[in-house]
Amino acid sequence: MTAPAVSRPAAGGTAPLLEVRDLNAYYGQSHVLHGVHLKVMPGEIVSLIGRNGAGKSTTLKSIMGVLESRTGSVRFEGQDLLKLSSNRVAARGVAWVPEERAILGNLTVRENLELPPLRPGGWTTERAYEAFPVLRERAHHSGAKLSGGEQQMLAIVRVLRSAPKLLLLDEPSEGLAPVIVQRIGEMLARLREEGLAVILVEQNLGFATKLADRHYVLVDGQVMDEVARSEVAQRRSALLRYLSV
Ligand SMILES: Nc1ncnc2c1ncn2[C@@H]1O[C@H](COP(=O)(O)OP(=O)(O)OP(=O)(O)O)[C@@H](O)[C@H]1O
Repeated sequence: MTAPAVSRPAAGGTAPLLEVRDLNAYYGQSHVLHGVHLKVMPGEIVSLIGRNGAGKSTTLKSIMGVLESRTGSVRFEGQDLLKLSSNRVAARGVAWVPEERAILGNLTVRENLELPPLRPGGWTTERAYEAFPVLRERAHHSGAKLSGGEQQMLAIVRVLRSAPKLLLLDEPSEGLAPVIVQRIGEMLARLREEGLAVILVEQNLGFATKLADRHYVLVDGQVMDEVARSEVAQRRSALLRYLSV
């Protein structure tokens, strides 16, 4: 089946915000994604789960355009992202928080927060401080001196300045204390209520299943399974098997 030129709502439904079809991605000669398909509806949190090396981060990089060697189709609000540079993808409303939490270690928390241009509807510094008061307390500390949890909070709220419609989060819970993971989860749930859609790459099944509306299981660069929130309880052992090494 060929992809339509512009995504249309299914009868009686809403059009996907993001629709990925037959996505293949390459690092040089190495073929890493093999026909990935997924979709994200507006205001939906979707998780990508799978073992190390399954291709989760590569899927986010391919959507964002930081990995350019790709074929297939990535449509965002009906527009093909594969032709756009990562800056243009960002300007259309996609924000990416990489696993390494791209904050600037030599700048203070406030400087980190104020560097990205504030777009209409984006998070002001004050709103960031209200969501995570610890960032106000650390306003004049350099990014490098923050704990892992504080860095993750900062990395997320600073991309919200651009008022994205879709947030790509790469393992936000990795290495963080449970209480911080919970705060981040609560913030993401609130953002969903405001209409933000999220693709959450996770190995922490507990965090992913608490938060996400649907789960895609990646195995060797392919989507092997899709599990809705309502199916998680009965399919938990299958999900755990997919993640076990
Ligand atoms: N820069 C790179 N150059 C070459 N191969 C890469 C590069 N980055 C990742 N890979 C390979 O691509 C495959 C998918 O990696 P990817 O990082 O997307 O996996 P992942 O599911 O996100 O797992 P992890 O949690 O370990 O990051 C792996 O085989 C990995 O070794």
